[in-house]
Amino acid sequence: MIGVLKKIWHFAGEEQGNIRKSMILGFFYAVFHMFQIAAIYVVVLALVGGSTDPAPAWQALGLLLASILGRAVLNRFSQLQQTHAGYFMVANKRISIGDKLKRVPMGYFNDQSLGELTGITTTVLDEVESTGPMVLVGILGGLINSAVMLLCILFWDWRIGLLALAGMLVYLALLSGMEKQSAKIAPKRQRDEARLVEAVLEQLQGMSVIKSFNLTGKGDKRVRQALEDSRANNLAVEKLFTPYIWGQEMVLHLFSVLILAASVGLCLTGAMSLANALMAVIVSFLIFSQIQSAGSGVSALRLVGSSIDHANQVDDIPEMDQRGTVIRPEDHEIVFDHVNFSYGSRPILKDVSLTIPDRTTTAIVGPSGSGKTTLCNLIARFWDVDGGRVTIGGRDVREYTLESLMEQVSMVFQRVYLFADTVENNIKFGCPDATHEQVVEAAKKACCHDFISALPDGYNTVIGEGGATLSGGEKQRISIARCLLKDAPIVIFDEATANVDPENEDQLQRAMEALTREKTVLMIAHRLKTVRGADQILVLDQGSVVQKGTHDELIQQAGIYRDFVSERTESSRWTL
Ligand SMILES: Nc1ncnc2c1ncn2[C@@H]1O[C@H](COP(=O)(O)OP(=O)(O)OP(=O)(O)O)[C@@H](O)[C@H]1O
Repeated sequence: MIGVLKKIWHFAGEEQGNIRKSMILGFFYAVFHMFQIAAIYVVVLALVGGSTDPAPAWQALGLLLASILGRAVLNRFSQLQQTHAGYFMVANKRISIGDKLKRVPMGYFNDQSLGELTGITTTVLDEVESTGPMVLVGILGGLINSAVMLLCILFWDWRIGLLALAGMLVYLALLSGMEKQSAKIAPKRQRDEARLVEAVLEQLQGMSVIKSFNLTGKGDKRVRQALEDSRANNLAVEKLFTPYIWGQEMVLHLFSVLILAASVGLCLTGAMSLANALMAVIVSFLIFSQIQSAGSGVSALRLVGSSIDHANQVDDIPEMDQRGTVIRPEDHEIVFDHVNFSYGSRPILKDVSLTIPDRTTTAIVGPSGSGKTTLCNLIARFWDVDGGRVTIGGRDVREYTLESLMEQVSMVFQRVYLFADTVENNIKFGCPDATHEQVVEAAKKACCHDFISALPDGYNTVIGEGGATLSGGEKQRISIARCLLKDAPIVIFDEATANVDPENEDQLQRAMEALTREKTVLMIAHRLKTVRGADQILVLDQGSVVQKGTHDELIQQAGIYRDFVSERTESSRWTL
């Protein structure tokens, strides 16, 4: 139990101060709670002494009022500190996860890790936020306050004190048993909750496929199973805890009755004054309130502990080596020098050597799965090579800081991601200090100014999340405008394969020309027009460069390129 408490304390980080404050406030809360006992004591003493003086009644009233007011104020501030601590300790963790993910290779990100990360940043951390500080303050505060109360009672009457101590020890023994049981079940409950989030996320992401195959109602099998597991787990937790909670209640009631019986017995035998006996009877109902507050925290302790363990798993994701220096190369020639690369144990690029000269355009063509995207991603160091090296301007990409490397490279992906923000902010994404005029200029060059101006709020129109309110061609031109504004010397372009209507295609072509002018360009090309215009064409097959040259050179040779050209000519009837 101490280990888990330490874990929560450590997780609280900078918020430890607020938790400490909340505990101190909780201590004074317990002191004000004891004012009630003092008030009763004053009245009992007066009654037993047969006094008719109203002063004790006023004193008791004063003590009761102070107790009520003091507790109300302290409780409010203690809760505020806890809420503040819970919110910020989790917010700090969420920010640190975001920072960590920027240093993780792109290979980590797949549907499974997305579900896992969503689960961690939502439900798992929500649990820590709502219960972490409460559990810590409840348990530690409850134990400290019980110890103080017990000491006071021992000094007041050691016999009643010993009975209270025995009651607390039996209660703590039961609590420890429950805590051990909870340790067994908590990690499984945690995993099942995360699995539920993953299943729901997958369901939402795949909704269009589910609908198109008319599987609504059937496609949610995994969600139903996850819901069922979650239900079964929560029920198991309740079943497991119920006997312990019942046992704990019984123990406290039993010892309250024992204290009551002992004080009556001691009074009858003359070993205790009537006033003290009456007090002991009353105290027997209040004595265990603080230890109960500690106990209620213990049932959630392991769940919070395993939530923290789960969230901390993000720290173990391997990072890319970050010991780079800021490099701004003179030229931007890209060289692959005997590069080998695998996804896990599956080799993808095999001994690839090539040169993309400064300020030239290189087109990569090749069958699906041949490694074109992988090759491009190695330049931006989305992954590290397994063998050989990739250099920009003569320097290994691993020598660059991630920031200085990304300053050199702009990437236009086939699947453009736009944020749920204004069009202007989406264009300014890589260049937040750009003026409105610069944004408009970039948009004009990328042939998107006209359609942006026609949107309801022009450049201030908020794009639906993922760019859902724009067409594919529009989204791609906005991403080109984004890159134009960034003005990086290297442009990597994954040409859209989807059919683009002739007007759109023309505009895209012009936007691309504006983006790639005077740049070192590497383009995954699907259209013959683009390929033909390249200074160099690389043909990739099964992870190796099998042909290299200009269009006129390669068209003369039998091979993949000539097949590619004739396929494209036939299917699209484009003239070369
Ligand atoms: N993140 C990944 N993890 C594991 N394997 C991957 C990953 N990304 C791609 N692959 C595999 O690596 C191989 C090369 O993929 P890559 O995307 O580089 O090919 P490509 O030539 O760009 O294909 P396409 O033209 O279809 O986009 C494929 O077999 C693919 O399944």
